[in-house]
Amino acid sequence: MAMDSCKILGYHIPKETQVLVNVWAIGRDPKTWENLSKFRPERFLELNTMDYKGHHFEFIPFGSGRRMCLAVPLASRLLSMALGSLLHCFDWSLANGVKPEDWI
Ligand code: HEM
Repeated sequence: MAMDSCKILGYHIPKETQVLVNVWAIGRDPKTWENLSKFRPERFLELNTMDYKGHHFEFIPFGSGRRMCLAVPLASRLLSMALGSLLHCFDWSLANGVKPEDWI
C-alpha cells in the first residue's frame, strides 16, 4: 500500500494504491538470468553473492522488507528435509512420453 503519492519508473502512484510486485517476472528477467527457463539449480552456487533473504531484489521468493516471510529460517531448513525425504522414499520418473525438455 502506497503510504504517499509517488512516481515509480515514470508512473504516478496515488496515495493508498495497492501495488503488487510481479515476483514471477522478476525471477525470469533476462537482464539478470541466463538461460532463464532452464532448470539449472547450480546457477545459485555460481551466483554466490545473491541470496534469497530479501537483500537482492532480483530473487525474492520470500518477499522483502518488513512484511517478508517470517519463516525464512524455518522454511529454508524444512525445504531441504522435505525434498530429501521425497527423493529418498519414492522412485521418480516422468510420465509416459514426457521428456525433460517438455517442461522448459
Ligand atoms: C518455501 C516456503 C515459503 C515461501 C516461499 C514463503 C514465501 C512467503 C512470501 C512471498 C510472503 C509474502 C511476503 C511479502 O508480502 O512481501 C510470505 C509471508 C509470510 N509467511 Fe511465508 N513462505 C514460506 C513458508 C512459510 C512457513 C513454513 C511459514 C510459517 C510456519 C510462513 C509464514 C509466513 C507469514 C506469517 C507471512 C506473513 C508475514 C507478514 O505479513 O508480516 N511462511 N511468505
